[in-house]
Amino acid sequence: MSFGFSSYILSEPLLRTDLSRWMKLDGWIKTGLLIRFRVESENPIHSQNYNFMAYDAQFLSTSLSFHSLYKSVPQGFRQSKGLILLLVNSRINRNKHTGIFMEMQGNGSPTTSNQSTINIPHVLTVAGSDSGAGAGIQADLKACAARGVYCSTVITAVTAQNTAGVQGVNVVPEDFVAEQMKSVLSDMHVDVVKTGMLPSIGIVKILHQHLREYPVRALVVDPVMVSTSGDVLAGPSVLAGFREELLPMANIITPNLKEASALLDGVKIKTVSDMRSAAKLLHDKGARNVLVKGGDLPDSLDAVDIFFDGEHLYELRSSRIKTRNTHGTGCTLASCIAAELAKGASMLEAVKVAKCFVETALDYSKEIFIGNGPQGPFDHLMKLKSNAHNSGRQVRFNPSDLFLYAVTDSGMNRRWGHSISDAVKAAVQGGATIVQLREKDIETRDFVEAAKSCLQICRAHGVPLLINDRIDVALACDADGVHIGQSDMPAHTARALLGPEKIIGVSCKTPEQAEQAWIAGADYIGCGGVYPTNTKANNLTVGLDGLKTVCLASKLPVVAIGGIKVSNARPVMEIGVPNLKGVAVVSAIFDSECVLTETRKLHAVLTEATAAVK
Ligand SMILES: Cc1ncc(COP(=O)(O)OP(=O)(O)O)c(N)n1
Ligand SMILES: Cc1ncsc1CCOP(=O)(O)O
Repeated sequence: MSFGFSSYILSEPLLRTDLSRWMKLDGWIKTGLLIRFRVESENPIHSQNYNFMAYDAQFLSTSLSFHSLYKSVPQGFRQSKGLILLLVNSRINRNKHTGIFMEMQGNGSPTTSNQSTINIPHVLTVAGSDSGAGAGIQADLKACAARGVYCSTVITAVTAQNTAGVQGVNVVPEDFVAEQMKSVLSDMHVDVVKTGMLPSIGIVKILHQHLREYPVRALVVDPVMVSTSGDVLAGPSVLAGFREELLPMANIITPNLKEASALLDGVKIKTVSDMRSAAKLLHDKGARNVLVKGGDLPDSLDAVDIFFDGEHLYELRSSRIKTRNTHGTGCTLASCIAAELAKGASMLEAVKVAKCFVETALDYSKEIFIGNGPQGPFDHLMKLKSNAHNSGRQVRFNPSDLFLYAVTDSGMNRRWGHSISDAVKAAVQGGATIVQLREKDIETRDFVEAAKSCLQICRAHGVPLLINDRIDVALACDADGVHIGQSDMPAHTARALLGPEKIIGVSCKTPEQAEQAWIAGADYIGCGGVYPTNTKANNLTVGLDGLKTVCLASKLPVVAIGGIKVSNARPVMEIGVPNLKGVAVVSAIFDSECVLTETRKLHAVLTEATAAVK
């Protein structure tokens, strides 16, 4: 889908404009029109995706006026800056859309071009560099990348820093900070500016001037003064700069308890009730929204933050993650708020998403160990563990793992009174070389839990664990990969979501499907049913010949599936095509009281058959 965004001034003449003046409808656009309408105000809280309208073909064949759309926008916003996105369905293919790029000309009439452009949400961070990359500019870049937002940088200071603390600070000369700011702001469309370490009053003033010259939608101020290791990063003169120059411009300020206290002339903040008062006092000093972070609050089981928007006080609680890896949480939270605002979220939404993101990343990163000091960094992109060489899973897919592929079935496990993890354990002990959780009637939460415990079992045996169909579950439990069918998520999308390291298997019954799976980046294909099966309803049987045809055409290793058991596995292995690497079975091992014994028996047959073929 391609589409175009453009800013323009919302005005009645524009909205009255006949659509056919904007774009060439050319006969082929007949099935409908979707209009997504975004109203923006200086205060992002009032910005919202205002309307999503669908018009059908009759409208388009005559003239379409936007009068009704205009009427539905509240009076106060009719002169606001707006964005419009047009999605026009193709008559030929309902799923295909085209976009129109529009801009207002001086005379008030919009022009269009066929060129599709997408405005990328953009945060500029003005902060210090952390050589250990846990906090500062580096954390901001990672947080924005994780939230899908572009991030440009103005570096105010270079710190020599690691997990033990700050060893040195080199402040960037003020005129060079100004030069960086000008370079970015004069060239790029920045939605939101986020500030971190501002080491001198001069830099605060430079920022202030540039924001007046190049206004942005929102300013997020993280008033960094003392690092988490206790090192001072901004002196008392900067404090005055924060109070006088930045607070009145800030759409949100995110102090921790120490910073809130410093901004309020040393007032004591020791309880949630003190935090509430501090939030109100900081609001009185000019910040439009205040988030007082209670991470350092003594004796609290939860992480409690107080958010005040000038009207309502919100107590935002999340679970306190016990971890050494908290370096950079403040920078990350503020950047994540900035990123969400840049995407168009309201302030409260942005704060909630940011808190949730930090909590999830901290939880994910509990076991990572980088540096030897007391406070380590965490993994914003939540990818490091899956790439770690010591994670227990082999670095890349090994086709010989397909030798005895155990595919679970909840119905069979229920019938025999086996839990998923007990069944998987028995299969792995019996010689299964790869496991797939194929759980069709399980609640997502239970699926994730079961997958996590199966993963421990499989990792302990060096056996990969794949998830059938559910990319989300595979991601949630960091499984080794997925197996998907022809009507599931396309393999190339699964690859984009899972990254290059995960294993992806695709079910294929024809050479064409095998070719497509290879193009899409799959690692192996599952081909069947080789024999008739009761496990999968309405499954076409391709037979040994069909299997051979697909194997010969496939550039990927193949595993055979469907009705395979001890009594008929041998002819499958004997079709004599080198890329047939093994068999995948459900009932042969799981529809039995003793999964371990059945798996052992099948393993022995496969081993014999392979030896005979060689
Ligand atoms: C190894 C292997 N091969 C094929 C399949 C079938 O997958 P799919 O086509 O997605 O059908 P369902 O399993 O979802 O019914 C498989 N699961 N494993
Ligand atoms: C999931 C699947 N896909 C093709 S056949 C099949 C079922 C295999 O089960 P069984 O090994 O019990 O025949």
